[in-house]
Amino acid sequence: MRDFHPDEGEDHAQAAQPRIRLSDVRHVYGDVTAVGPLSLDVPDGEFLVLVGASGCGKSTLLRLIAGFETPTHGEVRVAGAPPVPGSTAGVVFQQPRLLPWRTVGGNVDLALDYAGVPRAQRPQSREELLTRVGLDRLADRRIWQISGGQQQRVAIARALAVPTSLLLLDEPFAALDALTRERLQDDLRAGTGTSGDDAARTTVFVTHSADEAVYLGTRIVVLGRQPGRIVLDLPVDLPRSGVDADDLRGAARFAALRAQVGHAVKEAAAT
Ligand SMILES: Nc1ncnc2c1ncn2[C@@H]1O[C@H](COP(=O)(O)OP(=O)(O)OP(=O)(O)O)[C@@H](O)[C@H]1O
Repeated sequence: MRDFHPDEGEDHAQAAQPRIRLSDVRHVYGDVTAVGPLSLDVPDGEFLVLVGASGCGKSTLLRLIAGFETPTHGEVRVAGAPPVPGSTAGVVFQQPRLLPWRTVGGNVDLALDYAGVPRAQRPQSREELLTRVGLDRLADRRIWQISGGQQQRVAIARALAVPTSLLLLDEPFAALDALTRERLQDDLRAGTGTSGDDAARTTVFVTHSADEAVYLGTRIVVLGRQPGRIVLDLPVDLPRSGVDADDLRGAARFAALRAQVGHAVKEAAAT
């Protein structure tokens, strides 16, 4: 079995203006400081994975980047501007937030409508999105007639409908069985951080799993215990294309990175 070494990794050059800039951000709920103070730049095209123990502020950070929350202190900028909820980023939550009485296609249509895609263009956009997540044959099914994994794919299609190159995913695969999770991870990895239309897509992905973080990320940030602060900022020097998934997961370098992330999470949780 071949292994992978740091010098085989892609060169993720820093763009002049980062897609996301967090400057001295702190967020407080009542008397709970959930995040920060924390500063972080995320360049275009990066697949950033946020890892950390429960309650360390990962979801809050994602909500700040999406514009669903305004920081108590400091500044959040996406492409140089304050984030606008609903249009700055496509967002996928832990539980898919779909309309169960609508069809799969109808749920995607709603996102396209919200994203301002003209009515005449929607059928084609809907088909393209559903084909991307492998659900084109289920467009007419109601949400309650499809599996949890398929529902999560609809949520991803909806997020991809937002005409932005920023995708925020909050533990999207946590509730899925291992097989479905691996399939969706493969889809996501293949569609980001590589080449073609998605080359510039920036992704922020929240997970508890060190394994998932190493498999998906081009960079991993481990957050310490509340209030969330960065305890490890790790570039992932694994190849993004042309490699068999099993070979990648079985590589010594993969295991070393996974151990490093797992150790940082445990240590942060214990202090
Ligand atoms: N709306 C809220 N009101 C008050 N406190 C909140 C609110 N949302 C989150 N918190 C608190 O802020 C802290 C960070 O929460 P957050 O959900 O961001 O953490 P997390 O790392 O995403 O957790 P998990 O991994 O369990 O999903 C926690 O102490 C949480 O209880």
